[in-house]
Amino acid sequence: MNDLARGHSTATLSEAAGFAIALSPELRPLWTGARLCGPAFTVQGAGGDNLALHHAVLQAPAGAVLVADHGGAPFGHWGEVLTVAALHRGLTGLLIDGGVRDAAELQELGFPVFSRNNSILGTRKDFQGVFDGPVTVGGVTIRPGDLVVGDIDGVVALPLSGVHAILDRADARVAKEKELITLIRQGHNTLDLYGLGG
Ligand SMILES: O=C([O-])CC(=O)C(=O)O
Ligand SMILES: [Mg+2]
Repeated sequence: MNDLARGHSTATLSEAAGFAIALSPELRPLWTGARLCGPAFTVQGAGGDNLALHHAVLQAPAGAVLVADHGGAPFGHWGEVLTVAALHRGLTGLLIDGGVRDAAELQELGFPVFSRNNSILGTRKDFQGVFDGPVTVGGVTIRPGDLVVGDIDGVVALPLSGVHAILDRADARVAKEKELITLIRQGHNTLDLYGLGG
């Protein structure tokens, strides 16, 4: 699998970063098993209006994850139609501070979407949107090209300049935890292993 985050979990990446890269835990996968991983194409939209997303699908490069700020608004800014359009353009997922709909269809299509809420309500189509600038999603500022990763635990955004160092530390962390788990299975306890004993 060509996973730009080397398959690491969001929890491992968050620990490996050593600084705050975790979005609010209120940003959740729309369907169980979704994994988001790709460079951000940023979208400043408006709450309750999804014209920006219709444009973004056409402007974003193949491979990109759309990262959209819609002010957290509980509307169905995205659904099956936009998902089919996004798949046709080779986009790899959506992260949106706002609502989406058609969860069952998106799961069937295998398109990963992480959102603040799941809402049936339809949207206006008036605001064209602003692209390729910093956006705030789940309380974190995300810039174009940042590596966005989402899984069952939540979402992290790795600043582009720090990606390699974070992934190398994540590799080391996973190797260390594998060793610890082997020792625990042999009967060692976590207080001793972590040096937490009195
Ligand atoms: O109203 C929209 O454009 C969003 C939507 O329902 C879809 O993508 O299926
Ligand atoms: Mg629809």
